[in-house]
Formats: sequence, structure tokens, C-alpha cells
Amino acid sequence: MTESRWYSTSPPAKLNLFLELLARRDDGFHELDTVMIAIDWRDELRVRRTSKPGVQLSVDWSAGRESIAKELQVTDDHELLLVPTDDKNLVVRALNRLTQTLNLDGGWEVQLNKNIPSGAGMGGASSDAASALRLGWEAAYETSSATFSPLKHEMLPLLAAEIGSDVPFFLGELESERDVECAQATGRGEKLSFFTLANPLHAVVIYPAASVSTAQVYSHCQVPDSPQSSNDLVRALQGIRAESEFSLHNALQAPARGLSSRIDPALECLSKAGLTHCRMTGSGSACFALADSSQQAAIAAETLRSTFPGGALIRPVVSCVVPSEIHIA
Ligand SMILES: C[C@@](CO)(OP(=O)(O)O)[C@H](O)COP(=O)(O)OP(=O)(O)OC[C@H]1O[C@@H](n2ccc(N)nc2=O)[C@H](O)[C@@H]1O
Ligand SMILES: Nc1ncnc2c1ncn2[C@@H]1O[C@H](COP(=O)(O)OP(=O)(O)O)[C@@H](O)[C@H]1O
Repeated sequence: MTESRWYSTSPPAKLNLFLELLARRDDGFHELDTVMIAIDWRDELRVRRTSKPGVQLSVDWSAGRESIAKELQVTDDHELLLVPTDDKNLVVRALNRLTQTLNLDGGWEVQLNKNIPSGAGMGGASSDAASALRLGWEAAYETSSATFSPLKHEMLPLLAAEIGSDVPFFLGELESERDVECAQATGRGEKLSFFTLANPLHAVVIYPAASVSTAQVYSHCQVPDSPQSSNDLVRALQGIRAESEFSLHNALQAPARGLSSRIDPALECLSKAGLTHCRMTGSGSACFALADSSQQAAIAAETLRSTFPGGALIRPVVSCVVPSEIHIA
């Protein structure tokens, strides 16, 4: 086979504005009611097809390992900065599954530049995997004589859900050309109802130099007797209901706080920073609070960098569209 061109994109992170547990399933997963929003804190991913079988993945930190280590106040070789390059990396799993499913020969060369911290509840690995599926599909289409394009909308969500509960969100709404930033998700997170925000959402995110295992947090959670619903929040985000009427919720915040002592300082600092709606995202450890404008978010982030006790990545962010744009070179 011939090598393909390079396909690249910038996988975004996500925040869970709402997360409620509805039931514990027999397969060990939890039925959720969650609202996810894509934000412009992004990794960089490049993929091309090669004649050599397998996935050759190289990973680096975009800002440089030393610079991230300094912000986190850890050493360059600290485990928080380790990103797997073997099949523990969801990008490798995604491309291997694509190779099998499309019966492709040859393999892949992949460059991943990280910005999104791992074990943060920001879905970095899941977003990278969704992007790898999209880029891999386009590269395979360029270099194959097979006409598998019509299958894309059916196959990619199935492969995505196999790789992880959060991966389908990052594919966006494949059947439409609509710009969507948000989804209300049910099932284990893979049943998605996408929608557009009435107004961009600004926030400040703190990743407090602590990685939390998603599986461990779920193993300490409790399903409430009377679960809350995200419907009011969704209507407010769509502009159908007054924005002042919404509140955020995360049923995983309590068990995650019990597992990591770094979450409480992040929540405390955010709640004192003149922002609103302070919460943890996903299974943690990152926390966020909403701002009225990009300017307020930038000023609050700057202040928090000098007041937060200990190392942390602190960023002003804004909602963005899923999926991210693909570039070919
Ligand atoms: C908590 C959330 C909220 O968006 O995100 P993160 O904090 O991971 O970003 C998700 O539910 C995480 O989704 P994801 O990270 O894809 O999890 P998966 O790999 O599918 O599952 C990891 C483990 O988490 C538990 N799990 C996950 C999803 C779910 N609905 N119920 C669960 O109980 C299961 O124990 C599973 O083995
Ligand atoms: N592409 C990737 N980038 C970062 N971490 C990855 C990747 N693929 C697999 N991992 C592993 O996934 C775990 C965390 O996944 P991630 O999605 O970043 O966090 P979270 O589930 O908290 O959103 C870590 O154990 C990390 O080693």
C-alpha cells in the first residue's frame, strides 16, 4: 500500500456540567444522566497510514515536559506526566480496531502532543481516541479502493463506544452538519442528544496535580433514591429557560473528594474567585467555575495562579464545537 498524507486535528477536552447516577447495571457500569460540554483546552493529533503494520505512536507535551512539570510542581519524570505509547493508549486501541474492522493492510504513524492532563475528568484520552477514529477513517478512505464511506456514521459510534463510554461524545453529531458544543448523555454515557448553546460558556478550570482513577471513583459512589434530572439545565443552556435558574450537579464529587485531598482546595479557591457554579468535572480531579466573559475568566485564572496552594494547571476556557476540524497535509 502507499503511505497516506498526514491527517491532523486538535481534540478538545470536556466538562461535565451535570452528572447524576440513575442505577448500577449488572455489567458493573452505571446508568447516567450527564451533560457534557466541549472546551478549547486541546491536544494535537497527527495520523498517517504506513506500509509497516502496527501503530507507531510518539507522545510529547506541547508546552514541553519541563514547563508542565514546573506548573504542577513535580519532577520531569513524575507519573502525572506519563502517557502510555503502547496499547494502553486509547489512540492505539482506536487505530487497531479500525484496522481490523476495515480489514486494512499496513499500519499507522501517530504523533500526539498533550495539553490535557490525564485522570482529570476532562476526557483527554477519550477525545484523542475519537479523533484517531475520524483521522484514521479519512486516511483509510484516501488510500483504499474500498467504498466504505457510507458506513462511517454507523460504524464509528459503535467502535467509539467499545473503546470507552465518553468516546462517542467527541465524535459529535455525525449525521448532521450542525455546530454542536453540548450533549445530554444517558446509558453509560454513549446515548447522546446533541444541542447548541444559546451563548458561549466561559469557565476557569483547575487541575490540582492529582490523577483520580475513574473506575475507583465509581466503585465508591452511591446511587441516590431520588435522582436529579438535567432537563432544566439543558433548557437553560439552550436559551429556553432563564440562565439564572440553572444549577450544576456532580454525584461523583463526594466519592472523588474522599479519594483525593487535592480536590477540596481547588473547589475552595474557585468559590472565592468571584466566579459562579463551582463543581468538579467527571470523576475528577479537575474542578471548574463559570465566568461571565472571557475577560473575567482570564483575570480569575491569573489571580488563582498566585493564590492556589501547590502545583496546578489553571486555564481560562470557552465552549467549542465537536468534532474538531481536520487538516490534511
Ligand atoms: C466519569 C466520566 C463522566 O463523563 O468521565 P471521566 O471522569 O472518566 O472523564 C465517564 O462516565 C467515564 O467514562 P470513561 O472514562 O470513558 O469510562 P470507561 O473507560 O467506559 O469506564 C471506566 C470504568 O468506569 C466505570 N464506569 C464508567 C462509565 C459508567 N457510565 N459507569 C461506570 O461505572 C466502570 O467501572 C468502568 O470500568
Ligand atoms: N491518549 C491518551 N492521553 C492521555 N492518557 C491516556 C491516553 N490513552 C490512555 N490514557 C490513560 O488513560 C487514563 C486517563 O484517561 P483520561 O481520559 O485522560 O482521564 P479521565 O478519564 O479522567 O478523563 C490514564 O490512566 C492514562 O494513562
